[in-house]
Amino acid sequence: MTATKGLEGVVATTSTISSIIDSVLRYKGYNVDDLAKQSSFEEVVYLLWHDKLPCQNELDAFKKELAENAEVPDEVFRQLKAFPLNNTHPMAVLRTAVSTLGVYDSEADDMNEEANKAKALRIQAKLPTIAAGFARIRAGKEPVAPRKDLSFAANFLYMLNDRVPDEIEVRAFNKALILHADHELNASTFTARVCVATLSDIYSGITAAIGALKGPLHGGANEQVMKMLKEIGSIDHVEDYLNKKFANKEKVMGFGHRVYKNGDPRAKHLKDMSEKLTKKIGEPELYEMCVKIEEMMREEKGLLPNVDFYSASVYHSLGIQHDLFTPIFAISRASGWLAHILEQYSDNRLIRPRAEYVGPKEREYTPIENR
Ligand SMILES: CC(=O)SCCNC(=O)CCNC(=O)[C@H](O)C(C)(C)COP(=O)(O)OP(=O)(O)OC[C@H]1O[C@@H](n2cnc3c(N)ncnc32)[C@H](O)[C@@H]1OP(=O)(O)O
Ligand SMILES: O=C([O-])CC(=O)C(=O)O
Repeated sequence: MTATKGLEGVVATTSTISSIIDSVLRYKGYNVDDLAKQSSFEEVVYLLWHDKLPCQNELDAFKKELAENAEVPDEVFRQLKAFPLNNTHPMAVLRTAVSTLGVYDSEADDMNEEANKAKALRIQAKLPTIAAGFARIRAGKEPVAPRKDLSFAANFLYMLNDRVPDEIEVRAFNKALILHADHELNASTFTARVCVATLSDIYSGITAAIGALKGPLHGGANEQVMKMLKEIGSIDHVEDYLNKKFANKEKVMGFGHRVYKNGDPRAKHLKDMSEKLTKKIGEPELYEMCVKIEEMMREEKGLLPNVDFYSASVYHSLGIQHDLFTPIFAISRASGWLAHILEQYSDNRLIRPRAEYVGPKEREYTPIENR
């Protein structure tokens, strides 16, 4: 038995949800480029969960169901209000709140397929309400109740800012949600599948996945990108900053990918949005800095931006606080996690690989008085 560090190249399951072949990302066979340009996030979630794009009636009914399930039990917000508000990361809050949702769901342990599908919808619907609600609570404000007449993307921005967003903001946010929705067997999705393959409940699976997404090598990178851009401060400082990083052999967040070696197909959409939105808010230099970083990373390291690099300046331009970037990723990726969890349940086998033992060989036990 020989271990492969980080399981690189190991094929751990079959799946019908998304594919990455020759650097083309497809959800259920549809190119993500087409979905990003033409569809809504709700359509994409429907696709991931139902194997087909919805017709208008199906989409209307699905949107209605999501909107009707967006409110969260009072107990959840009561718990959030009791957290240390100034130094709790919103990803920790989201992770804990999903676990709490499970406590208040009387069907949490019902493993019937229909019950699990209904829970998937409830979780997807409630995540934005929790993330936006926490952002308001820590600012000393009351959460804004979700509206039934707004799209999923618009509703999140509305609950966050207590203002109905404009069309440009909604379109950009909707596209970002689509681009992050699923990505084959990434670390957090794998985590979710490992968890539920023990036949644990769906809330445990999503709680575990949020924990895995939080790390800076995965979803947490988008917040770190913004931190880096703030630290650099101006385009004139990019060169010095990166040269120091290279000299210290430090990683630059938002670059590199385990699967894409010739570029992440989602990055071009986010780059385009970043250019437009940074101009809209009067901060074009932020985009110019990103382009300069991209050029240097390509020349010096041969590394290209991943989905987290340009999404940072996109979310910043939408007025979103920087530590909410990864929770937003979680809200979108939950659609993929839930699709994978349902797929895992449908043909389950415990996931239990082996470890290559490299510790000490056989040793004689020494009684404590002789050590
Ligand atoms: C949604 C997502 O999860 S996308 C990824 C988000 N994460 C980031 O942006 C964090 C920065 N990037 C990284 O850490 C990595 O590229 C990962 C985690 C995404 C992929 O990791 P792996 O496939 O394990 O590659 P690994 O970390 O082994 O890197 C291979 C080599 O490239 C270098 N490298 C990889 N990414 C970077 C980077 N962002 N900056 C500088 N060097 C890098 C490594 O230092 C390593 O060099 P070495 O062989 O000289 O030691
Ligand atoms: O697939 C991965 O390794 C990381 C990920 O989640 C993504 O790129 O969306």
